[in-house]
Amino acid sequence: MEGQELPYVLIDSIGGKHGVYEDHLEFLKKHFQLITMKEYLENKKFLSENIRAVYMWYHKPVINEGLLQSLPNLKVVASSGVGIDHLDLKLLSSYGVKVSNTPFAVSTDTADFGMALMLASSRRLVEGYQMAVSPNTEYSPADCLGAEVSGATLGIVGMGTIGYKVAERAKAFEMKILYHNRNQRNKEEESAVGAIYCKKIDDLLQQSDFVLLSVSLTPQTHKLIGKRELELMKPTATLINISRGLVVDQDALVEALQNKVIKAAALDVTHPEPLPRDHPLLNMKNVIITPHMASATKKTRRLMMENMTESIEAGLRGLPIPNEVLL
Ligand SMILES: O=CC(=O)O
Repeated sequence: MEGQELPYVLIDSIGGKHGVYEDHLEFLKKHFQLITMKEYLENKKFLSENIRAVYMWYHKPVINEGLLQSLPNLKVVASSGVGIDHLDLKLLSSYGVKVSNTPFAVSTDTADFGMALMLASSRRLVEGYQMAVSPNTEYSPADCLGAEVSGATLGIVGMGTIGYKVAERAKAFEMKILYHNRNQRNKEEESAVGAIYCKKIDDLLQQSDFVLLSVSLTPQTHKLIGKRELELMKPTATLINISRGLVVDQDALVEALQNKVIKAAALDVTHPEPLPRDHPLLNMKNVIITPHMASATKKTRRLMMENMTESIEAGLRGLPIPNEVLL
């Protein structure tokens, strides 16, 4: 956009735990006039007419009808990451606002992290670490016997871009790979990784040693894994969730873990995030929890930022928007 006034783009804030990263600012400021929510609220009269895009970094700023009404020239919302369950697409579309996300930027890291959770859980990495650093040195690997990942059966629920990358990695671990997709079977991808399609999720649940969730959260996948599904899993199986906490009925999961209906869980996502400090999932030896960090690498975050910039610029020029999320 050289030679022109840079477009006004709303962001939540800069720095801190939830703001736009400080080391992304130099790049962003070459493309946009960034306006924080605080600046917007202080100078609403002038800025509301001028803001043309929202750069939504990790779900912030929150976009509701009030905000949409106050931004009459808003054209694009670029959302970081792949999940768009925090956005009301119908509402945005009724205001003529287009939406983009960054699915390709996050897929490799998220798949790597799915493998990391599977390995850490099955090989009891956290327990082993705690043992190794504990004041009591009377420990032995015999107290940390795990289960093998290599050669085990992995069931991938939701073989989209991330699920497929998990399958590629699992192939290198010589795993037997099953997958279930609600709508779409992809025969080409399936044969490239040697995955077996399960039309019924029940078949996958019954056969897998590891069930990995990589579906988007939609009304159809809300609490997709509940009591019934957990009971179908093997008592030796582990549930790995790298999608959204609400894909699992969390109370049913707690019960299943307490009653040894399944062996373990490794969760990068929960509901809510973070969990209240007295939540039972935080005190179970057979549960690993991480703070929704599957795509958290410097390189990916930078790529996300660049992808979001491209989407906003294309949208403001009236060009096809890379990674546009269609209704
Ligand atoms: O959860 C992370 C994402 O949606 O990319």
